[in-house]
Amino acid sequence: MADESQKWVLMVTAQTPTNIAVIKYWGKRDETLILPVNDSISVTLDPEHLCTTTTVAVSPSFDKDRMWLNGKEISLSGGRFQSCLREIRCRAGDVEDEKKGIKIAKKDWEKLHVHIASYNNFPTAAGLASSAAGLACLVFSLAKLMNVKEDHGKLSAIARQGSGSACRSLYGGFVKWIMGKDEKGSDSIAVQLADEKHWDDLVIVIAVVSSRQKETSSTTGMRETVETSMLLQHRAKEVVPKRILQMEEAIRNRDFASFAHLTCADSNQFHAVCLDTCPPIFYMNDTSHRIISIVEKWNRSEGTPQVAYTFDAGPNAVMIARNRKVAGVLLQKLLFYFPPQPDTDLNSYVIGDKSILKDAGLEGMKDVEALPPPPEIKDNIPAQKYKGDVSYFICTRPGKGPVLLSDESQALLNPESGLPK
Ligand SMILES: Nc1ncnc2c1ncn2[C@@H]1O[C@H](COP(=O)(O)OP(=O)(O)OP(=O)(O)O)[C@@H](O)[C@H]1O
Ligand SMILES: C[C@@](O)(CCOP(=O)(O)OP(=O)(O)O)CC(=O)O
Repeated sequence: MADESQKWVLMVTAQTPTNIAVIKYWGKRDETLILPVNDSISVTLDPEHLCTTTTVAVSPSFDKDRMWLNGKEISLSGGRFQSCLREIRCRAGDVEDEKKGIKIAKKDWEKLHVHIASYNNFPTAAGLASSAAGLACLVFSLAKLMNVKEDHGKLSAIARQGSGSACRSLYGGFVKWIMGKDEKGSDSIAVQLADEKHWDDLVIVIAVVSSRQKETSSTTGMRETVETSMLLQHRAKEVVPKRILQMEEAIRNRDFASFAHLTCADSNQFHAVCLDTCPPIFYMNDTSHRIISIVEKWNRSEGTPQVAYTFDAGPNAVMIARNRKVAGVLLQKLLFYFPPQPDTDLNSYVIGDKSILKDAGLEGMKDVEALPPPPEIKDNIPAQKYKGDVSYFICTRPGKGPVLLSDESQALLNPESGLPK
């Protein structure tokens, strides 16, 4: 290792996506190792719209491990951060940066400290899977910095110990987290079912219903469910194994009808299991329920599903449309029922891939105000509007897995001091 007096800093920056489960993970059989009671399947969301960027740095001048999340220093003393750091450190390899004249031997990593800075380009702890993108990015970037030679499957098993759903963010496209059988969790890993190009017609619209921090965290919620819900046992043993096979087939065949049926049914069963918990857990609110009704009514009127919906541990709706045209119609319906507060401009109310708005003829608030009521409302009662009940919408699509950012200007830490920029 370089002499202590040398003040070099070596850094790596990576970007990692979030993911949305279409067959949900809910319930652990081992709390520390984070081993689930069932397999789960997710779609990785395009990092262009939702992602975590993390810079990790090492220097002999750092006297302890430190982390900054969205610009604020946070403690790394939690068991989950410690598990990830320990598992990555013990697999570290020799590192050489010829240009900077830095040489780190495998054995030196035990004594060296790291600085970590991470930024989520979307709300943290608001039910948009920040922990999934965040912990996957932490593990991925540390593995690159420390020249860990493990494949993505092994890295997923480490990210899993940071947050269960994080293991699925190590891949793009469609991902399965295999629950595994091993008591130590070596076979509880994520695998890619298909990459993001396999089914690139799909468009994802997220209704951010509330970006306030939620009352019951996923970790606490699922612990209480495991302790008290009989329905969870039935779900894990009888329902999910069959659904996993059906979902894999639906993805393989790009069979949207089956994909949508399974996605909606599994989201609804997850929330039923939450209600079956003692005391019951409510993650969805009235707005979430309204969105379900809008999509269900529309799907029924078309005779075949156009849009799938799914809700994680919060009220935000994630809707998956079969193609761009359908996504445009979906946005028209959503904007009809949930127009923004006065003085909100459409550009900040619908973010992400705005080209869908344009294709649907929605260029400004005038177009939103002129939207007719959806035709599936058959009764004579005028359709009610719920102005302001949705904070904003995000339009996105299935996306790629983690990538390294080689451009130093994208780093979150200063290359000389190793402190946040
Ligand atoms: N970029 C990040 N890097 C490291 N850790 C992160 C990052 N973002 C979030 N986290 C961790 O995840 C926690 C938030 O997780 P939590 O499960 O409460 O919310 P969420 O992941 O946004 O929602 P959900 O899991 O229900 O979709 C944060 O308090 C922090 O510990
Ligand atoms: C509802 C979910 O989003 C639950 C995610 O739970 P977390 O992965 O956040 O929980 P921990 O493993 O305790 O960190 C469903 C899913 O993503 O599969």
